Amino acid sequence: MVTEDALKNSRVAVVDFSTFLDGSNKQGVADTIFSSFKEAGFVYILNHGISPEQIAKIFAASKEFFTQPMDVKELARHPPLGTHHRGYSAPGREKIIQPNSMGDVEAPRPAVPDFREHFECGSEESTENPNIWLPDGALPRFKESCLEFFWLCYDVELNILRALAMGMGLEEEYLCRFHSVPDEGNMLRLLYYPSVPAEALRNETVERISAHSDYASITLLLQDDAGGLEIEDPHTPGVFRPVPPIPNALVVNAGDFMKRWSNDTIKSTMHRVCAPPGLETSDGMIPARYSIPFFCGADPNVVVDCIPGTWDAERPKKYEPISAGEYVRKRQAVAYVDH
Ligand SMILES: O=C(O)CCC(=O)C(=O)O
Ligand SMILES: [Fe+2]
Repeated sequence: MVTEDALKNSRVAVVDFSTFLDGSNKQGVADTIFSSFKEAGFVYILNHGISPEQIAKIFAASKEFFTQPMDVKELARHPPLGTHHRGYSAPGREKIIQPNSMGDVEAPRPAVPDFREHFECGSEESTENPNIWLPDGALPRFKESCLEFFWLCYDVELNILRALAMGMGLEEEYLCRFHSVPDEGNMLRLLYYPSVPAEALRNETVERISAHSDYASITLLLQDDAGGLEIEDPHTPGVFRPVPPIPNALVVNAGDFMKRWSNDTIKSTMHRVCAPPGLETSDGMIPARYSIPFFCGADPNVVVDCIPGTWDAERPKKYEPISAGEYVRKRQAVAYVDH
């Protein structure tokens, strides 16, 4: 349920993207996206170009996949190392690890497992991260649905990057030029959080996804109507506010690479999924949740320096040039727990 208060509290703007796409209010949309990224690191995008039918289709494919028996899903098992990030992961295999501002991991791995299953895939042309599918014959339409949705998301990504560039006072294609290799930079993730006892979430014996920031440029997220996504209040560290589901909307957030690239002008906000209040059923369970993030990374081998307009004599560059590949590989390598 979306309440006005929840939206106001999260300070996440809601943008009707159709007026960017039809050209009637391009600069207005661009300015709102950029200011929401500066303020909250998140923005809701309505009418982004992916139809409700296409959204229903990918959620149906995701449900069909996750309801398969474990031994079937394990036929597309994720490799032991996080650096080849494709295929199916059973509950507890991945634990999000939050590094410090320099990208280094200091804290020991937290003991609480994330109770979720996920499946990652990308372009069939990727050489660094080849896809891992179920064997031919098992769920024959699954691969096709994932790939079709991957490319729909890439189109939306480019349009949002155009708007963001305009909001930042850059030439419209500026950011797109650094996101021209979706074969390597992008990843589609299907996420399933099984129904879980509310008590287990409350006393933290399990988590759904612990607080983290994403690490690439931007993430486009579809969530079902279960709720539970929360983001950290930019003005009150440690306080998390709901980002409630809006039917068919994309929740778009900036990642750590974008924060760094924009010399900290754009926020990469901590977020998590926990037990949404009021959702506990009479048997003490929190219902299942499905969500679908699409992670958008910059071209891995291009070294980037702080974006023009985000630094000057008063706001010197805080970061050395870096390539997205180098940055993301470092983050992925530490996120995986092999069992
Ligand atoms: O399930 C969600 O809504 C959040 C997923 C997420 O934050 C992630 O996969 O990075
Ligand atoms: Fe995330």
